[in-house]
Amino acid sequence: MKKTAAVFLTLLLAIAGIGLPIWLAIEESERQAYKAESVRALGFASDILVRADETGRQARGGVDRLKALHADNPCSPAAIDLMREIDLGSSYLQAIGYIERNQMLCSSIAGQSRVLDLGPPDYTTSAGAAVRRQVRFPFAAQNSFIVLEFDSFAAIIHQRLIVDMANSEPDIALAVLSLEDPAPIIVRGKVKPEWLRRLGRERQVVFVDNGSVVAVVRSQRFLTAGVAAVPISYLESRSEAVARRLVPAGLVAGVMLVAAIMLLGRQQMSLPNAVKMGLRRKEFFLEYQPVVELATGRCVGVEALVRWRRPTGEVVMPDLFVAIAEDNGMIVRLTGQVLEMVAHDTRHWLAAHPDFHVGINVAPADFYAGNLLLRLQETLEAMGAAPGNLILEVTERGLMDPVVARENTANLRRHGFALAIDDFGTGYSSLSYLETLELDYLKIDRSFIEAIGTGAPTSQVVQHIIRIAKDLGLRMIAEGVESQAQADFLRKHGVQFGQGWLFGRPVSFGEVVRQMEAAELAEAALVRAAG
Ligand SMILES: Nc1nc2c(ncn2[C@@H]2O[C@@H]3COP(=O)(O)O[C@H]4[C@@H](O)[C@H](n5cnc6c(=O)[nH]c(N)nc65)O[C@@H]4COP(=O)(O)O[C@H]3[C@H]2O)c(=O)[nH]1
Repeated sequence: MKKTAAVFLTLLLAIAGIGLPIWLAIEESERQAYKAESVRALGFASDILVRADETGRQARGGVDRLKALHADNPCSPAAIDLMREIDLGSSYLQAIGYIERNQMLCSSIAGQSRVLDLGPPDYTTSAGAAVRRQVRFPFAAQNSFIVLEFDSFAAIIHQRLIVDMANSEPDIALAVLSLEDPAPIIVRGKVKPEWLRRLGRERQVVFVDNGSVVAVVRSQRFLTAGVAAVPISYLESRSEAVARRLVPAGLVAGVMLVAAIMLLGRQQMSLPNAVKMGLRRKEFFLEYQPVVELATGRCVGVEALVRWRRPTGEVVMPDLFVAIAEDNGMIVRLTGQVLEMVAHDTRHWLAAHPDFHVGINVAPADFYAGNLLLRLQETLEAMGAAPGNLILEVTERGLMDPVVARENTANLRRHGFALAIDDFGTGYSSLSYLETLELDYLKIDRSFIEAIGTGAPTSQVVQHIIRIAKDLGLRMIAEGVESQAQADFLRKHGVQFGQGWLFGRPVSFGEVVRQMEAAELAEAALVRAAG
């Protein structure tokens, strides 16, 4: 990637990385604020409804008592006494009275002394209650009352009593609406009757309209609904308060996210540099994986596998850095260090075990570098070993140029080194091409071993590879043998050597030696016991 593109991308990431958490924080604060105001509005609407329902219940109960006892003489002193008793015993009724032809003939307040003209009802409910919404009485002219009339008896209710709540927030609108008549029965502030339509068949509903968070709750008892409308300015100030808490957290999260992305990016971008530093500081080390003879289970050699211990202590596997070393012209230097380490680790053992072999991965670049033979001879000299002790593992990629491949393989073999074709079957080499090369071993790739006995389409391939190796006169080393069944299959089909977790994981050379010595001791003990 070009530098300007990388800078642009980083900038874009930084903006997105910081902007996104802030935007999410603002969204979240708005959501939380809306939720809180919805709950508040629902609370107000439900409270009003509880009061309105209780008022209706008290009115109905009082009227029923009067009707039962004094229907024949509704304005008698005994009836008026009962009216006063009902009045005093109720929490929401201001007075009880008796009405005929829109005139209140007597009441708990005025007794029989005054006849009061009420005018016709505003509407009559389906349950038969005549409702007068705004009645003024001469004895309380400054107040407006609701008069609920059932069968000529009436309950008088103070307008403000039901909506007497949230007095410190007078801009919150409150109302009791009838589902049978558009005008509000009781109202404080601005309430739209059409809000009832939003209720549909629901028990309650919350929405935003006309700059308010509106809650409408249906009565379970009467054909009425409680309504509360909280101005949106409350929501905004609440959302600001939440945002003041969340946005700094979002900002911190964003900065951390961007820092993490940039750190990761820097690590990724500078990985070739880190490999270079690693080579300079000699941070690479080897592990060795045993190669066993399948017929006897004896360890006949090892494959050297390189690892990278970063200054942080993290151990990086070759799949992550070999390709980087190859792409950045450092692989020859890495192979050089591998050869030095092999010489150092195996020197004493090889001197005493001339048949033992060490497999070394040779990259295509090593193969084409021209001085591979010289470097290998120097290694052998340092080890005090024979060329046959080393098996050079070359991938199909390393053999792609037929002229160089033929020349190099022949030359190396002439000097006594053994050659293996690694990961066979994963590249494109043709059988006829391989026939022209001088090789000793064919390493069967782990992917084909894995497939043995699975019934997968690739499970048959291993047998073709074995046939090819036999036709070419090559000895075989199966890679990635993990189960005894795989080992048995391979041995039965004539594969001589195996390598994999069944026989041993990659470990230090010292550990391999310790394992081999332990196996030798166990074998000797068995022989002694048998003899
Ligand atoms: N799942 C499974 N895996 C098993 C089993 N037995 C062995 N393996 C793994 O299979 C890989 C075998 O090495 P490879 O095919 O040469 O594949 C090697 C080789 O191509 C490359 N490599 C390793 N060391 C060097 C080196 O010194 N130079 C170069 N150029 N390449 C190297 O890196 C590749 C990966 O090496 P590792 O990660 O060490 O992975 C190793 C080994 O740990 C098993 O039973 N099951």
